Amino acid sequence: QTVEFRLERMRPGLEASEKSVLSGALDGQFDAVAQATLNTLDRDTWFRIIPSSDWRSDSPPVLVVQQTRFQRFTVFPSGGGRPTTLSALQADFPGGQTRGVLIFPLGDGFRAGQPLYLRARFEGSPTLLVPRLSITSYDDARATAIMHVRLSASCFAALMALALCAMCVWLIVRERLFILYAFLLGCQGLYVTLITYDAYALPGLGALVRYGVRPTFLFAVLACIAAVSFARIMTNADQIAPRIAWLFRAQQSLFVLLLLVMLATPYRAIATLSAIGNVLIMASTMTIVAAGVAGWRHGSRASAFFLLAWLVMQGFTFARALCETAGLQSSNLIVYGFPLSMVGSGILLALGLADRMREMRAALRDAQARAHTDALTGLLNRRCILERLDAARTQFRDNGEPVSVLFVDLDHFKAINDHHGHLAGDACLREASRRLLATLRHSDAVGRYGGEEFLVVLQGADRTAAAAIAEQLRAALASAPVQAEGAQIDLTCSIGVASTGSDALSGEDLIARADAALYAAKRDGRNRVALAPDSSLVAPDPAQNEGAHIDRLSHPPLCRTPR
Ligand SMILES: Nc1nc2c(ncn2[C@@H]2O[C@H](COP(=O)(O)OP(=O)(O)OP(=O)(O)O)[C@@H](O)[C@H]2O)c(=O)[nH]1
Repeated sequence: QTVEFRLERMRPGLEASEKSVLSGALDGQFDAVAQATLNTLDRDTWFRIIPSSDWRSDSPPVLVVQQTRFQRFTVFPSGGGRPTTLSALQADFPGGQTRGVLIFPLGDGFRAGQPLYLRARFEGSPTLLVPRLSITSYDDARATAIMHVRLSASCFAALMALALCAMCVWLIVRERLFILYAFLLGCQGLYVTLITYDAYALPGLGALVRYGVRPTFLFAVLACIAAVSFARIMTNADQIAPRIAWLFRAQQSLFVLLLLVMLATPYRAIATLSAIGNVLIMASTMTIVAAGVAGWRHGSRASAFFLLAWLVMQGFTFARALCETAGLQSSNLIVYGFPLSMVGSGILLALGLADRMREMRAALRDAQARAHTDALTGLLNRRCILERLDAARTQFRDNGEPVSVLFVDLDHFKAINDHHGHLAGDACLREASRRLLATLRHSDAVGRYGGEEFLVVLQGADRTAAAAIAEQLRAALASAPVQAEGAQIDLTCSIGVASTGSDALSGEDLIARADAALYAAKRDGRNRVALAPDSSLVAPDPAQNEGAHIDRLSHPPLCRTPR
């Protein structure tokens, strides 16, 4: 059973003794007031509560007070029953109850119109948040209290679990965002249980009661500092929106300043600082939303997740801060929606974090690919093709699989550059690479060795097979003119071939032999393939191989002179 009642409040500024109020002598000094419009309370406020119907339930009636903040309440039941005093922050709070829902027994019952009195006193600074009162049965009040504890405990547990997971990930990957996330959710978890007062029932946290409201503000401001840093990194504000990043830095400094002032300020001034903190939270919310939108418009999906998460949570934070600043009473939805929204946004943030990791991994893959390839042609770069040659040489050593190296050099490339320009030269290099790749098998490796020189590593190809492939490559390059910069450019190349014989040549020896063969091909008129002698028959000194030992494979017509 819940009973409607008329709420009256004693006019401010009256000094009244307990005896005179309870005797009813000052009843004329009370004015009716609506709960929803109750604003800032005085340091010592008397209320007169007049039930509009008799109490009929078997369960005894109680007065329930929620959202109490720093007030100490004393309830004087009608008919002179024993008064009860409770404060959510009292050190000796009775066991088996939650500080979030204060329950005051009202004796065995009451009749309609029989008043009871409630006195609210502040121990610290006055508050803007006013208590919510209701008269109900003890059973219903217990049910409300259990719901309160369940909600706040599950929000705390969920936030702490997310924070713990992020911390574990951070221990492995050492990515700053994870530790910021863990810190943010840890602070939010503690803040949520502090505002619902259930933190004091947790092992080790009971002692915080001694510091009054300070720990609540401390964790709120720490969470704000973490949130602003997290937002800056997550939305990549430093790169995409330097002005927003600057605003984040300024807000971060202001939060740190607020924290320091708060720790050093006397208790009474904390309400003012809390109001300043609320204004700062609203400003940072707007900045965070602006950064999220900017990141999102830059195509970052992580920023979109982040924006969504923040809108959910900050929507409630904003509403709560607005209610407090305007002295409005927060509804049940705002009170309990707030911790729940923190959990929801924690999950969305985790998704955003995962997406951010995906973006970073893609960027890493891209960087790795760029580290392995030549930027102009997309072929393997020099370091990489030499590594492939090493790997092929190991295969040769281990299983005797032959390895051949083709040294490909474009003919008269300087003349192409001089006649058609550097851009046309680049286009020829790209087209030559494309033709090489198109002619080779997937298992063959081709890389850009230097300016207009390419190295092909053929694993499993002996001297004869390599010579045939080299001839195919030569023919492919010369097959059709290259269209570049509005000109048709005839392209030819010379190729030197060196293969492993029965003895194990080093990679450098193979390249040196292929280079020597290439030199011979150039000297013999270009646009041709020349083979280095069988390594088992000749000393691996290229100078000695010059001339007589080089096998001329074919003598196609001399290259067409580039236009
Ligand atoms: N366009 C362009 N030219 C390049 C690049 N790298 C090197 N070169 C040019 O390639 C030319 C190579 O010239 P040379 O070494 O004299 O060789 P060549 O003119 O091809 O003569 P032969 O090899 O004897 O047939 C030089 O003019 C370099 O400037 C590049 O990335 N792009």
